[in-house]
Amino acid sequence: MSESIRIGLLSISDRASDGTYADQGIPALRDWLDRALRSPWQGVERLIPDERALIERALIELVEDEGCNLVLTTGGTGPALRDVTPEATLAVGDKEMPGFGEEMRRISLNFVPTAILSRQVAVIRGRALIVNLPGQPKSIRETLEGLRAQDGSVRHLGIFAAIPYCVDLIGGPYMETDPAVIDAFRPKSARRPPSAG
Ligand SMILES: Nc1ncnc2c1ncn2[C@@H]1O[C@H](COP(=O)(O)OP(=O)(O)OP(=O)(O)O)[C@@H](O)[C@H]1O
Ligand SMILES: Nc1nc2c(c(=O)[nH]1)N[C@H]1C(S)=C(S)[C@@H](COP(=O)(O)O)O[C@H]1N2
Repeated sequence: MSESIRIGLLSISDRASDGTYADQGIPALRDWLDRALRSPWQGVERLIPDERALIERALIELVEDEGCNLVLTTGGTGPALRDVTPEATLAVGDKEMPGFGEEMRRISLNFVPTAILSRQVAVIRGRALIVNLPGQPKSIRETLEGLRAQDGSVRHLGIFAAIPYCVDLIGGPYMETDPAVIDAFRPKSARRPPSAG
């Protein structure tokens, strides 16, 4: 049985956090991870407005106090004046991982021409990977899982395929995915036999 991973689910939205609309970010993250992960995980949730200091504090707490090895944020990546999630994420990171943002924008162009407006970034902080996703709730599945053809075959692989191996490399728990949802890739030397059940 794999060790459980703690995953931070951070929704950043002025209007969801003040109750103007119900937050759909955290439920969308949770639903997708429930479908995608075969190994045990625990979500640690936070809903906050688009305030840089609050975003930095939440990210630091999720990693340092809550022991998350992975944090997924949603919202605040666009060009609007209040969109500051990438700045806050870069400020708390030890290393930038530019491949995630580059690939998410490429994936998202399959869905919307405005994908280039998302400034999303990913960073490593200690033993945690922090990844920004856009705020549209549907973009969570689109970027994590990618795009399928009508027959269900994968046309553009989602970025989650690279996340379990990245978490291995920073010393986090070994994560297993359901290949029917997302086929996580690891080099042969890093693979373990699938755990039963
Ligand atoms: N947490 C959320 N829950 C539900 N819908 C959301 C959420 N965040 C964004 N959306 C939807 O996606 C759209 C684009 O997201 P974006 O992050 O640009 O929102 P925004 O215009 O900055 O507003 P806010 O920060 O108040 O959500 C929003 O207008 C809203 O319809
Ligand atoms: N996959 C996907 N990516 C997407 C979108 C989307 O609907 N699906 N919306 C885009 C739009 S319209 C914007 S403005 C940017 C930034 O969104 P954010 O400010 O909500 O993070 O994400 C972009 N990326």
